[in-house]
Amino acid sequence: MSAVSLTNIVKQFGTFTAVHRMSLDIAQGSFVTLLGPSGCGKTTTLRMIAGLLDATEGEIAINGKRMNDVPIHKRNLGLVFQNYALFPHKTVAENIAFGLNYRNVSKEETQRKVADALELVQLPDLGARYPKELSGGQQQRIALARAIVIEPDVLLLDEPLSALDANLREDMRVELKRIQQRIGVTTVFVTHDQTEALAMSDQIIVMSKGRVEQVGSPEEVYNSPASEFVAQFLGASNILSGTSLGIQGDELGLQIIDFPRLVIPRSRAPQITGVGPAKLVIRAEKLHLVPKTAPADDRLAVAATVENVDYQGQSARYFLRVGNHALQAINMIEDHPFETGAQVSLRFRAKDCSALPGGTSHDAQ
Ligand SMILES: Nc1ncnc2c1ncn2[C@@H]1O[C@H](COP(=O)(O)OP(=O)(O)OP(=O)(O)O)[C@@H](O)[C@H]1O
Repeated sequence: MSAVSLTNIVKQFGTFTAVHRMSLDIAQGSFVTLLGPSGCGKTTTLRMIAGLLDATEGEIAINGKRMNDVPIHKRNLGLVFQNYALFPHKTVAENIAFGLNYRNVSKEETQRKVADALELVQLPDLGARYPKELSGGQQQRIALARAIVIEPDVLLLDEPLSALDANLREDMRVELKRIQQRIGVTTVFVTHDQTEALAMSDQIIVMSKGRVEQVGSPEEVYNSPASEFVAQFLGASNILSGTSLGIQGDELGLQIIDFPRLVIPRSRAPQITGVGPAKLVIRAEKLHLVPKTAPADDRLAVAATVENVDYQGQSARYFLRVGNHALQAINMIEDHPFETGAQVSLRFRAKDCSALPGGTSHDAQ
């Protein structure tokens, strides 16, 4: 049975549709991320699961039970939002105990559970402090302790790390994942940060304009994007128009003008069924620049001109031209970066390419 199941969920605000017929099954114990740009409907979806917003249409079930008409406090959920919202006049221990006080838990049991929760978030000695005496990261850990102490069926997290500075955010990412794995709670996490989503999730639900674009593991959405939107949103991708030459066994032939003929794994182009217009997708970090005179190796090669270079510390983003195609490559700078105007050989592997059915050209000309 799914921990959370959404069936044909629609959310309208007046005439505006924020979520369009969304269906989704979230497995027990998994860490699932709703990922997408601002305004795509992530928070609205999470708030419908929480019971903070009513769905206009469709069904929401938790552990197989219909929840549409069940109020938030009867859904047994743990919630953590961006702004920790701890009660300022209660101590840390009282904050964590808050949800237990409504559940007929004895005083001794409450004390024990609060101590366990503080241990779990690695702040065992802070029970007597007040929220204002804690750092942002500590406050967010306490908010997490408060959410999990009630042993929720589902933990709902809305951008819980985004108010933290970059270093702390990375530490908290690891910490949050550790805690989730330790207690095995089904978790739905909302973020617009693709790195966060890729690092933490078992499954990523990529959303755009109130619709699901793709559901898959981090590896699937990153390596085999189901749409141009997903390819672009999850890191810089080159998308080149060309032609599918058809499928043979486990392989798909692709012809892109000015490129050698490509044969890519069929699994990287699940939506292509035969001969016709197609688009090649390859990530900027999978294109490697070598000097024009470098000997051939086991990679594919195409001649390119460097049109511009954007230095980014240890790496550089190269703006390249191959015939009519404008491409981007992100490479580590070893000794000598390539300069604007350089003629280079671009090396890449067919296994790093994926393909989408294609109509119009999206090359940045
Ligand atoms: N109460 C509301 N009334 C009207 N429109 C709303 C309301 N809440 C959200 N919306 C609209 O619904 C759309 C989805 O909003 P939502 O907050 O779910 O986006 P999001 O993906 O979580 O974005 P963000 O990352 O910026 O929080 C947006 O266009 C937003 O303006």
